[in-house]
Amino acid sequence: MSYTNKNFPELKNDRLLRAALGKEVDKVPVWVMRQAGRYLPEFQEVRAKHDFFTVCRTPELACEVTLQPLRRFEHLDASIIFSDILVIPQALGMIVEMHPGKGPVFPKPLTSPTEINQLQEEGAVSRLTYVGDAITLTRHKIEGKVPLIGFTGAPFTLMGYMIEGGGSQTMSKTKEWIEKYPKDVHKLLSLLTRVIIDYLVMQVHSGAQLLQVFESSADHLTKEQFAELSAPYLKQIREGVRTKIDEKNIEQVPMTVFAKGGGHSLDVQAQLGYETIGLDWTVDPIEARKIVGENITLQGNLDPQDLYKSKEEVKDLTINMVKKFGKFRYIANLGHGITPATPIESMTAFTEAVHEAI
Ligand SMILES: Cc1c2[nH]c(c1CCC(=O)O)Cc1[nH]c(c(CCC(=O)O)c1C)Cc1[nH]c(c(CCC(=O)O)c1C)Cc1[nH]c(c(C)c1CCC(=O)O)C2
Repeated sequence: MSYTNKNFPELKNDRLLRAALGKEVDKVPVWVMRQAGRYLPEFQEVRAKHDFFTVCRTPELACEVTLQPLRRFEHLDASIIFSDILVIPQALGMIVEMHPGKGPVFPKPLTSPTEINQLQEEGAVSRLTYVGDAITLTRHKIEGKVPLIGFTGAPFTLMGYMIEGGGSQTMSKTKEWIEKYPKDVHKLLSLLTRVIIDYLVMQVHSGAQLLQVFESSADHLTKEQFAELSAPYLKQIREGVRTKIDEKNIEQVPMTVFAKGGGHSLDVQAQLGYETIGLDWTVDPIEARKIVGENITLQGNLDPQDLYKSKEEVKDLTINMVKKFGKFRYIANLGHGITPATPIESMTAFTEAVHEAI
């Protein structure tokens, strides 16, 4: 298989891209964060045979897992490339392991600001070529059925994992760095921003048709901290990607920012230049629309926990949500990733209800 052939099959379902760009749609587009994941037995089967990061690094496996939800759920309007936000710290030279039942673990997290100098920024994106290859292969195999989304973690979220050494309830070490070493924190956020921009441009060059930036740890930030530690870098990323895509003479793609727990800063998010803002389930759709105005698409935001309710309840809640958002500039999704014990029937009920709602 050649990863250089960018002559992709024609896109047949462009609802997602139309909604992201504020064009009219026949139905509300729907996809689900973590739609390729452990709630699917066919995903578990692949994972039983291969380590998590081996799946990420093997284009054929990443492609297979990306396509799995599309085979099962006929209503899905997008796919998202199978990978992880933590491939960036790996490309910078850090070790990241995925421990079953525990999540990501960094055996050697950053313990002092001097270690920032040991991160291997040079060549980092070239060590992520496998993600580009997975994207190119998937664009061919998907046969234009739906668009393919590329993604990255945002600088603050990645910095948190690199300092904490994994997921953290409190992010106390990161908060200590913010107080003790503010200059070094900004130096690290800037380094990550540069790598992220080139990484996203590489994804577009490889075939990604929309990009989502996950600021999953925004729930640890106050509005003031979001404005200082997250927003400026998110803005640099949006602007940097736009500029570099123009320089390369490739087609621009819409971008989504998803700041989980960032509902207090929707006004700030609306100024970052992203076409779409992802909302977690704590945000009221009508309030969000009032804050961001008419020129931005909203994405979200059913509580993933609602998928444990009966099929009828899932359907009612979904229809109710879609009606609140309306058909204009809206992409239906959950308010965070689907959880591993979610019944498959709920996913069917959710995606079906979105298309039937209005
Ligand atoms: C914070 C974060 C990570 N990874 C990601 C985020 C941002 C989104 C979010 O806030 O959830 C992003 C991510 N991770 C994964 C995707 C794949 C694409 C998709 O289907 O959405 C995406 C978009 C696969 C994955 N990434 C992970 C899994 C499950 C691990 C496994 O298969 O063993 C999958 C399918 C592991 C992972 N990776 C990460 C954590 C915290 C975990 C453990 C939590 C968990 O187990 O669900 C880091």
